[in-house]
Order: sequence, then structure tokens, then C-alpha cells
Amino acid sequence: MEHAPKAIDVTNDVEMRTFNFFTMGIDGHPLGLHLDMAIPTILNNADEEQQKDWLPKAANREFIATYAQTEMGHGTNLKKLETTATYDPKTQEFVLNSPTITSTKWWPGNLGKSSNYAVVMAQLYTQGKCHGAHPFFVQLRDLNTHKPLKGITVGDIGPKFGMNTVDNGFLQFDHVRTPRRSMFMKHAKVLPDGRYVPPVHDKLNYSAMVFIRAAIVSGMAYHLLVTSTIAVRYSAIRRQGEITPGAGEVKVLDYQTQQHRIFPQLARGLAFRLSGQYIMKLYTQTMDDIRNGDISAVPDLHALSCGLKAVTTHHAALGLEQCRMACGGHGYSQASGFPLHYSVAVGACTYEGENMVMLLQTARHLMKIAKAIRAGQSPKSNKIVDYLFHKGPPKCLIDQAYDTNYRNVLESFEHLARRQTLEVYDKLVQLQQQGRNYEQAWNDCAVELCKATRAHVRTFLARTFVEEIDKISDLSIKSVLQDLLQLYLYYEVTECATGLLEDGFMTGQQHKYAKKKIYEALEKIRPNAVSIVDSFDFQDRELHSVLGRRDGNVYENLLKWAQSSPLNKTDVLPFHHKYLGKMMEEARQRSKI
Ligand SMILES: CCCCC/C=C\C/C=C\C/C=C\C/C=C\C/C=C\CC/C=C/C(=O)SCCNC(=O)CCNC(=O)[C@H](O)C(C)(C)COP(=O)(O)OP(=O)(O)OC[C@H]1O[C@@H](n2cnc3c(N)ncnc32)[C@H](O)[C@@H]1OP(=O)(O)O
Ligand SMILES: Cc1cc2nc3c(=O)[nH]c(=O)nc-3n(C[C@H](O)[C@H](O)[C@H](O)COP(=O)(O)OP(=O)(O)OC[C@H]3O[C@@H](n4cnc5c(N)ncnc54)[C@H](O)[C@@H]3O)c2cc1C
Repeated sequence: MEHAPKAIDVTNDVEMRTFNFFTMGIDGHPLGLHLDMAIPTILNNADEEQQKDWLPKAANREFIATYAQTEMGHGTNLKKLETTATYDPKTQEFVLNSPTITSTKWWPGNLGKSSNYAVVMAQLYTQGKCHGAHPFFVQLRDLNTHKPLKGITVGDIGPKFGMNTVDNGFLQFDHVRTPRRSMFMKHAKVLPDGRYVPPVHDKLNYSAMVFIRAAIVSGMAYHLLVTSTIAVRYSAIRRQGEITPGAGEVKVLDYQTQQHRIFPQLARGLAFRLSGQYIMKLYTQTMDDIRNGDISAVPDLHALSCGLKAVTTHHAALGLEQCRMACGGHGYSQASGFPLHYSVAVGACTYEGENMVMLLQTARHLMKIAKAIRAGQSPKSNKIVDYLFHKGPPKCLIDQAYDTNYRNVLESFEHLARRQTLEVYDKLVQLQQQGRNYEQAWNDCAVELCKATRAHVRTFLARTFVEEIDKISDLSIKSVLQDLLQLYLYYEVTECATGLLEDGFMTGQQHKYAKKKIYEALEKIRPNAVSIVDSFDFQDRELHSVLGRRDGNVYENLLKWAQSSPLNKTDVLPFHHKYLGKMMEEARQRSKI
């Protein structure tokens, strides 16, 4: 029996359970968008009167709403959305229209067959002028018959890479009239006579996306912790090969390569969980500030949520695949649960803002800071970015005898983010001095800009992990989590080694030191690995995995799972005699001739 120290209560909190709810509901979760985007939109973009009308009904599930923004022709570039909402002052209504095939709303979750309302993002026209994309709350289907209303064509977009029980849909409007007050009017307004009142910040209508981006960070933590649980548990029962000849087959978890494949995903899952809590608190605080008229934190929230979303989804996608591959052939079976978890998780690399685009959004923020640094300005006491203004140590110190609270490791990450940010800023300036316009120069620096964002986000994730572990008072839990922290930090050092070695900041010797610390951490984690994943207390039904069962009875249940397949209802299937049997019979006859 694996060593079982005290359980670690890291994820037994409500928020984490909500992702369990989503993932459980991934098999046909008809309220996914209602809960995740429509209600947040009402909360943050409906005025008081609209909230009084819509919120109780939404919370009471008197209707199901989705969030219909993406179109067949545009997902990223919201400025080019084609659905129009043209105000008619005579009737005080908006006329919603899908002017082209590419304006067809395409992808919104639960739009195909479940939702009867939608938050619709459309280009707002009034008094002959376009004011950009604004959200409207529109009824799509009759509340009793559930039939599409007049002028509305709606349906499911068909099978996808995954999430095939979520009815992502398409939607077209043929001059559909909706009352003036169906426009969300907390920020921007259109008065009865058609006059447009602009918002205090033209991106406040994007808040639902920001919410999901922030939520995705913990969502990725959830996926990594779930799949690490499956991989660790299976690796603790799967015996294959010997380390010492004649000593008997070992648990594959005893192979260093297996530990090096799985444990960093466990560590990243915890790191993402802790940053996920931070960004969700920042989101909630910023929404409260906006309600009080203070929009100062909006740019920080946007930049950090975009960067974290892009980095955590990318690493989760890679990490889930590592966990799958670590489980050999049975990892490739649907019985493992990996296909389900992977196909849901990787969608987040695309939805809510495709990752490259999100990295570049954060880079916009970093370039503003770089400009201020180059102009000799001092930091504005913003803990997320202040380090960029500081001068760190000229050389890497990660192998110094004492690195209290990993200060030397964090300063290495800060050094790389600072150097990458300033270097790409200087290149941007240089290209413009050479005659390129800003947009062209930006595009010619885009890869390096994305690297600057990744380095900045890595610094944030690492610092948050260090700070949160430092707060833990229970020493038995703290020591186990510190092993995971050590693995995380030095694994990240090796992941960004090219950047640290490129300017001579880190030496090859120090890189070797980082690897040594990784192997040391793997050894320390091994005896606690099963207890760590057991402490997450995931239910077997949410793991969706025969390999990850808490009782470890994989083989008996794998056979039971296979035998329950419809294919095994009868020994001989009808197709045999109809095709294969007939083919073989004819072949035998021919061979007798
Ligand atoms: C369906 C059920 C799934 C279940 C999931 C299972 C398990 C859970 C596990 C994981 C998931 C976890 C949680 C989530 C749970 C479930 C998921 C639920 C639903 C997801 C379904 C997906 C929904 C969608 O995809 S909705 C559509 C998303 N679309 C986008 O994100 C579009 C991306 N494009 C943009 O946002 C913008 O076009 C842009 C790229 C930001 C550019 O903005 P734009 O104005 O067009 O131009 P710019 O000139 O670049 O910007 C001008 C200026 O504005 C600033 N800006 C931009 N955006 C914002 C913002 N949001 N806030 C603040 N400021 C902003 C920008 O910085 C710039 O400023 P500057 O000029 O000063 O630099
Ligand atoms: C599972 C899933 C669920 C979804 N649910 C919803 C939903 O509920 N509601 C909704 O409205 N939408 C939803 N979407 C749509 C999603 O938001 C879009 O797919 C996403 O915003 C990307 O837009 P796109 O698909 O049009 O890709 P495009 O914007 O066409 O981008 C294609 C590729 O081009 C590159 N690219 C594009 N623009 C740039 C740029 N400026 N700089 C650099 N590279 C760029 C990127 O690599 C990108 O991947 C969902 C999508 C998926 C996969």
C-alpha cells in the first residue's frame, strides 16, 4: 500500500467543485452558457431595471440563454462582426439582421437546440452611424412550443472535435424586431429618439469574456489535477518491466521518466489553481469597482486574464497529453477518460479568445510599460508588473546555498521577462525608425511579443505559487506542497533555459543544478504521490476513468467495461455473415477451383 501521509485539502473548495459540475455536465450540459456567460452578462451589463426583470428569471431557469457573439466569418476580430442591430425610432425597436452567410452566428454553446434566449453581439446602428459591437438580449424560441420565432433560423453546427453533447449552434436573423430595451443599457445606451450615449470605457461590454478567461485558469487546473490523478493512480498499480533484474516487475511510477512526465503536471495544476483564485478575485473586485464608477483596474484585469488564459490552456493541453501517453495502451482507450478530458480542455485554447491573440493582448500592456521604463518613469505600485521597472541581479543566483523563498529563482524569471519585454520594445521602435508603420512593426515582432507575455505570465504564476505556499501553517501539508513547488520552479527554469542562457545570465552549470533539483523533487514526491492525488477527493464518476478508480481495481473493471460495449451484446454480429463470412466463403470456393 502506498505511503499515506495526511491528506492535503487543496482543492476541496466550492469553486473547484463548479468545474466538476461543468465537466460532469460536459455530457450535454444545456445550461453551460446560461450560467457561465449569459448570467454574468446580465449582472455586469444590464441596468437596474433590466436586472430586476431578467436576473430572477435567469437564476430561476425560466429560460435558457446562450452567448452568441462569434460568427461563421469572424471570431477574433470583433470590430468586423457583421450582424447588425439598427435602431428604428418610429417604433423604438432594433432590427436585427444577418446580412451575409458569414454573419451567421456560429459556435455559441447550447444555441443549437437548448437555448430560447441569447445575448447577441451586433454592430449597433442608430441615426445612420455605427457604434460598434454591443450586446442585446434576444428571445429566439417560443417559451411554450420551443419553436424558433419568426425571422429566426437556428440549429446545431454538427459533430466537433469534442464536447459533442454540447449543442453548439448557428443562428441567422432575417430583420427581426426587438424592443429598444433589449439592448443591455448599463454602460452604453440608445435613447428613445435614437441618440447614442457612449459607455465610460468601450470594453465594459466585453466583461463576460473576461469572466470566462479568468474562470478558465482554474478550469485548466481542474483538468490537470484530474488527469494527473488518473495517471498517478494507474501508474501505481501498473507493473511493467524490472529495474533490478530478478527482483520482479516494478510499478511504472517507479520509473524516473514516468515521474518526470506526470509530476510536473500535478505541480502545474496546483500553480494554476492558486493563480486561478487570484485572477477570479481580481475579476470580482474589478466588477465591484466598475459598479462604483472606478474603471482603473480594467486594463490590468484584461492583460492578466488574457495572458493566464493563453498560458494555462496551452500547458494544460500538453500536460493532459503527457498523462495520457504515460498510461500506455489503456491510456488510449475511452475507458481511461483521457479522450473526454482532453477534448474538453483543449477547446479552451480556442474559445474565449484564441491563444495567440490573447498573448498579444497582454503584450500590448507590456509594451506600454516598456515605453514608460524607457522614458525613465517610476513604477505605479502595481505588484503584477512593478518588477519590470526594477534592475535585478546581473547574474543568475539559483545555485546559491540559501535561496529563501526561492527569491533567486523568481529573480531569474523576472530577468527573462524584463529582458524579453524591453528587447522586443526596442525592436518595435527600431523597425518604426527604419520606416515601418506601427502595425507592420508589431506584426514583425509578434512572435517575440508572445514570448514576452509567456515570460511575464510565468513570473506571475511562480511568484503566486511561492507566496501561497508560504502562507500554509500546517507543516506536514506545507512540506509536501513545497516538494511540488520545488519541482514546479526548477522545471520552469529548464523550460525557459534558452532565454536564461541566451544572454549569459544563467550558466550551463546552473542549468545542471536546476535539473538536479528536479530529480531531487521527483524522488521526494514519489512516496506521497498517491496520497496527494487522493487528497483531491475526486469522485470516480467525475474522473470518468477505469484507470483512475480510487479502489485501483483496474483490470477487472476494464474487462467489465469492454464487455458492456454494445458490440459485445452478441458473439457474432450480423455484419459477419453479410460481408466477412460471405467474402471468406467465396474465397474458399475459389481456392478449391
Ligand atoms: C460549454 C460548456 C463547457 C464546459 C467546460 C468544462 C470544464 C471546465 C473547464 C475549463 C473551462 C473553465 C471555465 C469556463 C467554463 C466553461 C466555458 C463556458 C463557455 C465558454 C464557451 C465559449 C465562449 C466564447 O468563446 S465567447 C466568444 C469569445 N470571443 C473572444 O474572446 C473574441 C476575442 N477577441 C477580442 O476579445 C477582441 O477582438 C480583442 C482581440 C481583444 C481586440 O479588441 P478590439 O477592441 O477588437 O481591438 P483592440 O484595438 O485590440 O483593443 C482596443 C483596446 O481595448 C482593450 N481591450 C480589448 N478587450 C478588452 C477587454 N475585454 N477588457 C478591457 N480592455 C480590453 C485593448 O487592451 C486595447 O487597449 P489599448 O488600445 O489601450 O491597448
Ligand atoms: C468549443 C468551443 C465553444 C465555443 N463557444 C462559443 C460561444 O459559446 N459563444 C461564442 O460567441 N463563440 C464561441 N466559440 C467561438 C470562439 O470564441 C472562436 O472560435 C474564437 O474566438 C476564435 O475565433 P475563430 O474561430 O473565428 O478564429 P479566427 O479568429 O478566424 O482565428 C483563426 C486563427 O488565426 C489566427 N489569428 C486570428 N487573428 C489573429 C491576430 N489578430 N493576430 C494573430 N493571429 C491571429 C489565430 O491563430 C487563430 O487561431 C466557441 C469555440 C469553440 C471551439
